[in-house]
Amino acid sequence: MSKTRIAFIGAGNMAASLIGGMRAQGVDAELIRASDPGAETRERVAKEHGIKVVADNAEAVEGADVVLLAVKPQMMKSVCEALKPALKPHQLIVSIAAGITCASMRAWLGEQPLVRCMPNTPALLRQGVSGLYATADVTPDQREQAETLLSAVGIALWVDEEAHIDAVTAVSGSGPAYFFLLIEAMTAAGVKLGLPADVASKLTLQTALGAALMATGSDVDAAELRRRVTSPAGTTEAAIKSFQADGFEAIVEKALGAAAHRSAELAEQLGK
Ligand SMILES: NC(=O)C1=CN([C@@H]2O[C@H](COP(=O)(O)OP(=O)(O)OC[C@H]3O[C@@H](n4cnc5c(N)ncnc54)[C@H](O)[C@@H]3O)[C@@H](O)[C@H]2O)C=CC1
Ligand SMILES: O=C(O)[C@@H]1CCC=N1
Repeated sequence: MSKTRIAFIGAGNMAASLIGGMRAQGVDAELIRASDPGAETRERVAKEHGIKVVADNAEAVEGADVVLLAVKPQMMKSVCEALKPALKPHQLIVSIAAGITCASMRAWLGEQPLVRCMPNTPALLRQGVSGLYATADVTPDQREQAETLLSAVGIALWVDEEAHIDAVTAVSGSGPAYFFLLIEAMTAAGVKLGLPADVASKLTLQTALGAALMATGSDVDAAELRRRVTSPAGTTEAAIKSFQADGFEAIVEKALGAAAHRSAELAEQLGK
């Protein structure tokens, strides 16, 4: 990885967080290049990370070992088709675009080795998690390059089937929003119980942080941690019983199913 040359196509939020993560890990600025049509974006990312950012995508990929596509899914077809003549067969393409399948990218780019990823927005704080899928022609070295790249902003996990990227999208890609929804709802409920809004908000946020740190740092699972909070006939038990009587697990299962279904549906629509 230390000598891998990487070109980012699109230098927006996700690309900038990946570039920042790589630079923080000591990757040489000379090894990273990016392209973006926005003059302000080019200037900002170049200044912040000390890398070269150009306007021309073909110029960015020249001499790169890995080309990371970080444009919006709706832009992928036109960007890929325009990039195709500039690519060399050995260049690994890594896509973070939601809902764009390897088959679609193959149709637009030709027979390049591909890694399709689904990161999430905590990548901005280097606390992300990504699911990665590789096509069969990706070499072990290229798998390592992709994994190292995504690991710069969090944890990277491989899946063996491309369809599992829809499940990854449902769990972790969209997942931060579910926790934000719970934070919103708990804060609102605290206010209904009489707390000032800022107090309800701080209590909720610190509880979310504390629970996440306990769950990630513990050698017992979430069910056991929950049991330890839940005194028999106590307050937590009253709340958990209420959640479960209203079908909490079924609500979560149905919501994640809707996200996975939408991910597959988007792939169908955007792949045309
Ligand atoms: N936001 C999220 O939660 C997640 C986003 N993603 C994916 O990451 C990708 C990037 O998303 P963001 O960084 O949030 O978007 P963004 O809008 O911040 O960045 C996209 C960048 O692409 C540039 N661009 C537009 N046309 C271009 C072209 N023809 N050539 C080169 N660059 C071009 C834009 O100027 C912009 O700076 C998307 O495909 C999205 O699906 C993946 C996982 C999670
Ligand atoms: O909501 C979406 O479609 C994208 C994919 C994962 C997070 N945001």
